[in-house]
Amino acid sequence: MQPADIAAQDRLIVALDLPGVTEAEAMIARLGDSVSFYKIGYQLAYAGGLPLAQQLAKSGKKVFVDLKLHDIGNTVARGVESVAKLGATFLTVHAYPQTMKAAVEARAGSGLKILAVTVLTSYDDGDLHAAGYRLNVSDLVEARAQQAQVLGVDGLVSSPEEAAALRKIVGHQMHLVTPGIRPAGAATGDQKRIMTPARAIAAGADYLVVGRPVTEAADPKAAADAIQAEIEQALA
Ligand SMILES: O=C(O)c1cc(=O)[nH]c(=O)n1[C@@H]1O[C@H](COP(=O)(O)O)[C@@H](O)[C@H]1O
Repeated sequence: MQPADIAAQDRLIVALDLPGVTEAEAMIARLGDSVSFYKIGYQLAYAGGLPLAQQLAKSGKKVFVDLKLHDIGNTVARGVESVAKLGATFLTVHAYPQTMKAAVEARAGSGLKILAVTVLTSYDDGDLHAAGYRLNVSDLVEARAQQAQVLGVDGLVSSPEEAAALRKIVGHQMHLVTPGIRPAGAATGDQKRIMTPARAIAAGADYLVVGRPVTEAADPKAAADAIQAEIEQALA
């Protein structure tokens, strides 16, 4: 799918990083028609969130299952097959060649798309060096993007800071999904590589993943609407 084909409203993915299904359902009800794409990650998935993912997909919402898989190939493949049955649109794996290869093979024939997480948005060069890497963030993101493209991965997760460079490498063949989104004035929290929604879209991001700036806002629907308006303006 080319970026131009993505409905503007689907470009905002709200991360349901909430303690349980009750809280998630309340948030989904509050957000109503403002949000069409939800992400279910560690916190909610381990608290009964996977049946909710299936239910949301059946109800017509799009779902991103963010499990950031990374294990031996066989285990990754079997996990991907299970997630494919939920009706989700996206599933994350870490961008290691064995892991990406197993995930891509296992999703064949399903509607599930595999996203490779390049370098987490909470990492800077110092964090990478502390973890034993010699490359800096931008070089490792680009190297992993090239490997992901060769392996047939459907999309990349990176900071919007890398989006323009990644677009040059992968063209429009891969989805660029960017967390690390902070509307002007929003608290940074533990994110280190951040951009506003408008700048992320201008840099070439297809999808923006936003958690706390929406879910912890006094009025989550107003916060989501403001981000949607910023996205639409940036696309115009
Ligand atoms: O895979 C992700 O979605 C992800 C990758 C990454 O590099 N950084 C990152 O923040 N995320 C997720 O994106 C969401 C960002 O949440 P906020 O920082 O609250 O907006 C969280 O659910 C993270 O798990």
